Amino acid sequence: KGATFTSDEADRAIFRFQEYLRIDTAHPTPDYASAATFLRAQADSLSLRHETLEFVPGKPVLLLKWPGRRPSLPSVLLNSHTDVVPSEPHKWTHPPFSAALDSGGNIYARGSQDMKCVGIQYLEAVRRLKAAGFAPDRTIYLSFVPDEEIGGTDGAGAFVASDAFKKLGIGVVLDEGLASPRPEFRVFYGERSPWWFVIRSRGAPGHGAKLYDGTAMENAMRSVEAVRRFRAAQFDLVKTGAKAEGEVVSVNLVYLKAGTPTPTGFVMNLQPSEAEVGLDVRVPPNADPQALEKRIAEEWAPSSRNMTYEFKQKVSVYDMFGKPALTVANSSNPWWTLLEEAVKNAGGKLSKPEIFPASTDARYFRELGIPAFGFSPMANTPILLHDHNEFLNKDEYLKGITMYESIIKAFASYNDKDTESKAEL
Ligand SMILES: CSCC[C@H](NC=O)C(=O)O
Ligand SMILES: [Zn+2]
Ligand SMILES: [Zn+2]
Repeated sequence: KGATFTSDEADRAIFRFQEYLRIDTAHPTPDYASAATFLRAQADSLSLRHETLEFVPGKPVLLLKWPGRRPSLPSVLLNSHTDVVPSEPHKWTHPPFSAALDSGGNIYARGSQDMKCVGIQYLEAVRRLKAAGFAPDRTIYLSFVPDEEIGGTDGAGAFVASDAFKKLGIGVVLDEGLASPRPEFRVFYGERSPWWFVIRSRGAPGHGAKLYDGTAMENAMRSVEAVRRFRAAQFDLVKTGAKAEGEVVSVNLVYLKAGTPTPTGFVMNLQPSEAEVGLDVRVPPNADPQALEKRIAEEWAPSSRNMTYEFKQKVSVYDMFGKPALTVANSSNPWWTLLEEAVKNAGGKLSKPEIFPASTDARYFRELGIPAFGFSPMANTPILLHDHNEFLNKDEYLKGITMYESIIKAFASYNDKDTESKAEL
C-alpha cells in the first residue's frame, strides 16, 4: 500500500521490461529460446524454482514456483504469453523491438501492451514482495506460455491438458486484459468464442456477357448481403449502447476468393464456377450457438443455393460442465472480492467487469471451471494491441507493478475453509 519506487528501483524495473521487449518473439518465427533464457535468469535472480515444459519441441512453457506456507490450499496462477504479433516496422516511429523510451516516458515495442508488460510486472511484483519479507500462504505459480497469438494449442492448451498442470492444484488464474483509456482499470470475466469459417459457393460457369441465374458469384454475394445485414444489426446494438462490445456477435469478412487467375490478373470475360468467403465470427458466452449455426446453414450457406461451409476454428462457448465459460464476477466469488479490494487498496479502481471481445488463453482455464480474470493494469492508456506504435508509459507500468503486489498479497493470503475443503476433493 502506497509503495513507491526509489529512482534506482524504477530504472532497473524499466530496464528489465525493455530487455524482455527487445527479444523478437514475433510470429511466424518467435525466438522462444531467448525468451526462455531471459525468464530463467529472472527466476534465478528471484530464487524461484523453474521448470521448462516442452510439450511441443521448440515451444517452451516456463513454470516458476513461489512455494506457499500452506501448500494444501489451492494455488494461484499468474499466466502470460511470451509471443507477440508481427509488425510493420517501417510504419512505426520507433522500431518495434527497440523498446525506445521517449521524452514523455512512453516505451515503444511490440508486446509492450500485449502482453510482456504483464509477464514482467508479475516478476517485479514478486521481487518487491520478497524484498519486503512477504511470505505467501498459497503457492504462487507463474507460467509463461508460447503461441497465444496463433491459438494456444501448443502453449496453454497443451499445458492445461498435462498431468503437470493437474498437480498444481490451481484455484484462480490471472491472465491478460486490455488497456483502458480512462482512469479505471478494465477487467474481464469471460470472452467471446472464435468461429472462423469459409463459405463456398458453386454455380454454372459462363460467358462474362451473359445474364443468368445461380452463378457462384451471385450465390456468394447474396450470402455476403445476409452476413452484412446481421453484422449491421449487431453493431447497432453496440452503437446505441444497448450492449457492450463483448456481448454481441461480431462478424467480419476477412477474405474473398474467386475468379480465374492469369499470370497478370484475372480472366475478365468468364464467370467463375466457384467462390469463397472467409469469416471471423466471435460468439459471446451467453449467445445461443445452435441458433447461430442454424443461421449459417440456412441463410449464409444454404445448400439449396449450392453452398457449403467449413469451420477452421470453432471454440465452444461452454465449459466442460456444459455451462457458459464465465467466471463469477460478483461478491459471491471471494476471488472477485479480493481482486476488487486489492486494486482499491493499491489506489486503483476497476470498471464494470466485461466480456473480452477477442480470445485469450484464459479460455483454457475457464473451460476447466477454474476462475480466471483478464486484467492488464494499464489505465490512461490508448488501446494499441496489434497496432502500430504500441507503447506503455513507464509510470503506468510501475503503477501496474504495485497493483500486482497488492493482488498477489491478497490472493496468496486468502484463507478460507470452503476453498480448502474443495482442494481436498
Ligand atoms: C483462435 S485463437 C485466436 C487468438 C487471438 N488472440 C489475440 O488476438 C484472437 O484472434 O483473438
Ligand atoms: Zn495477448
Ligand atoms: Zn494479442
